[in-house]
Amino acid sequence: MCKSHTHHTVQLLVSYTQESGLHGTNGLNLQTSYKNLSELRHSTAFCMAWRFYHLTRSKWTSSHAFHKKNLRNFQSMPARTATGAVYLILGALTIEAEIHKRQLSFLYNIVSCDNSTILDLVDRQLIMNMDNQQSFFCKVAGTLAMYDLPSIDSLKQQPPSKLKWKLSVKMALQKYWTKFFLEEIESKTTLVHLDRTLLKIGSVHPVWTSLSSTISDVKKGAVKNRLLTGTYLFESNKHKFSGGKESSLCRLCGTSNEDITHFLLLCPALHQQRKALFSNLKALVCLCDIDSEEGLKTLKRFQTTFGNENVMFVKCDVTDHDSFENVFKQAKRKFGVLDIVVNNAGLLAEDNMRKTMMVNSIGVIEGTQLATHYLNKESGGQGGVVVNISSTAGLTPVFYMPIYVASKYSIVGYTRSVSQNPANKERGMRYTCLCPAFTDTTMFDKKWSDEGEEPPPGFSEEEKKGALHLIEATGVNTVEEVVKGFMTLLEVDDNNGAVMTVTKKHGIQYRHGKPLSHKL
Ligand SMILES: NC(=O)c1ccc[n+]([C@@H]2O[C@H](COP(=O)([O-])OP(=O)(O)OC[C@H]3O[C@@H](n4cnc5c(N)ncnc54)[C@H](O)[C@@H]3O)[C@@H](O)[C@H]2O)c1
Ligand SMILES: CCCCC[C@H](O)/C=C/C=C\C/C=C\C/C=C\CCCC(=O)O
Repeated sequence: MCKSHTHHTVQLLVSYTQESGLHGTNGLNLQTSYKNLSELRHSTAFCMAWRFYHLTRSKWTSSHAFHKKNLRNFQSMPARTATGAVYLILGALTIEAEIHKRQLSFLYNIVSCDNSTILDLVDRQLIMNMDNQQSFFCKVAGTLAMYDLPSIDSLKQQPPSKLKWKLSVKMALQKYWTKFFLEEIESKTTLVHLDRTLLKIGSVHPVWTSLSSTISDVKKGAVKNRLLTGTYLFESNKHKFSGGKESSLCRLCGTSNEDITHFLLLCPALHQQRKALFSNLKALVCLCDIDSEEGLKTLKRFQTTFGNENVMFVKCDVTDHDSFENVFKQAKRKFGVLDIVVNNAGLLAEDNMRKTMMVNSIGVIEGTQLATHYLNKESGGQGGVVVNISSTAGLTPVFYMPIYVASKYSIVGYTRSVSQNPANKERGMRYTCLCPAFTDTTMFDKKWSDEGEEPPPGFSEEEKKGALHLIEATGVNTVEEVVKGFMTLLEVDDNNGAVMTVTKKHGIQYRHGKPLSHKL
């Protein structure tokens, strides 16, 4: 076959496959589409011819680009998808590897034949032509070395069976290219959610094999694939990139902006799918409180729902270092590893300035320091997140509860400062602060729901009226609304330093601009 013929076949191949688009929409499943590409008579002829030629860099580049484009088209991946993901998700070989495979098969056929004239010619080539970069034998010697395969000489002396040779070549190529692309994708931040253990050249990723070839399944696969490869465009991003022309509303539920948190955790339209997926996940929880009666009641409730072994309670006073550290020790002993700490203990006692500051401020600082010690990668932990519970009263003055306000302001400043420690990245730590407005909990109803009751300690009748007025004006969060904010803080892993408010009128909002960002 001459070079011009080869170029012609390449053109044919391009027109054959270029419009193939998303598999399934053209009646073919993914495997058939891919098989058609790699086994097309033209493709084979193309590789067969090119295994002899010395390819210039520009020919290599264009053949790579051409092959990658087809693989991308089959998987409906956008052009910005990382090369490693295009190959590994389909388990496909590069065009270079396809050519090497044919080179090595051709080499085997000549060195294992019993025609003495051919074998003599091989010997002559090995003596005369090994320095000639353009010679087939020089090139194939390089290919053997590249894949850690036996040299031409040892192959000649002890040729394995054809089957064994084919298998060795296949394994060597798969190993080499899997390692090559895994190294490449390691540096891509868009691919952090891609499970490396499922990526292997020669095997198709479950995102494709778990689907049927119906058009709707294939389209679902395309969305999953884009989520996996960080190339899915959420409506909120479309909104941003279009300068506000496109809506940011989720098309599935139509009620909230669509971003990754909404899609994975919150969208009501995906609740059923999420339930099925999350039912196997379990959280191990250690509750602690100074009030052991209430603590044990909560423990019982949690054990009934989540299983006896998954929950524990330790009585503790957060103002006492040893008592507080004991919680960390006990939880570590029972669960092995700690990854989330919520500093939630708090009280409203305007008549007791020292107690308020000890619990609301010092207790939270102590809890953050203990968390840093017990979770930190540098001291034997696996890293994690600290959520400190402040209040909207930690962001705005309230004249009738200045001590509570002082204690809650201190938490915001403290958390933001700790979050800026440059060592956090190495330690795998992030620190966040949740600031709910009035919320329907025992703290709230004990003191404020019954207008006939005495004002809470430290409040005059006048001040209580003022507070009730503010409560009426701003509204009262449900616990579920605050939990939604709390879960967002936990799940969004680049929100180190975030200060989030949850209010009845405005829902979840970040304060103080974009948090200092780093991923765990
Ligand atoms: N309810 C609201 O309107 C509201 C609004 C914003 C912020 N917050 C904050 O949310 C957090 C939780 O409050 P809540 O509303 O659930 O009230 P809550 O009274 O139900 O919970 C506070 C818990 O802290 C415990 N506690 C108090 N002192 C302690 C100590 N020394 N050691 C250990 N535990 C101690 C209490 O026993 C209680 O169980 C508090 O920090 C509070 O300031 C509450
Ligand atoms: C009432 C008993 C418990 C109160 C604890 C809580 O932490 C206290 C909060 C006190 C005041 C909140 C201060 C101001 C409210 C400001 C904004 C909230 C609503 C904003 C909005 O509606 O936009």
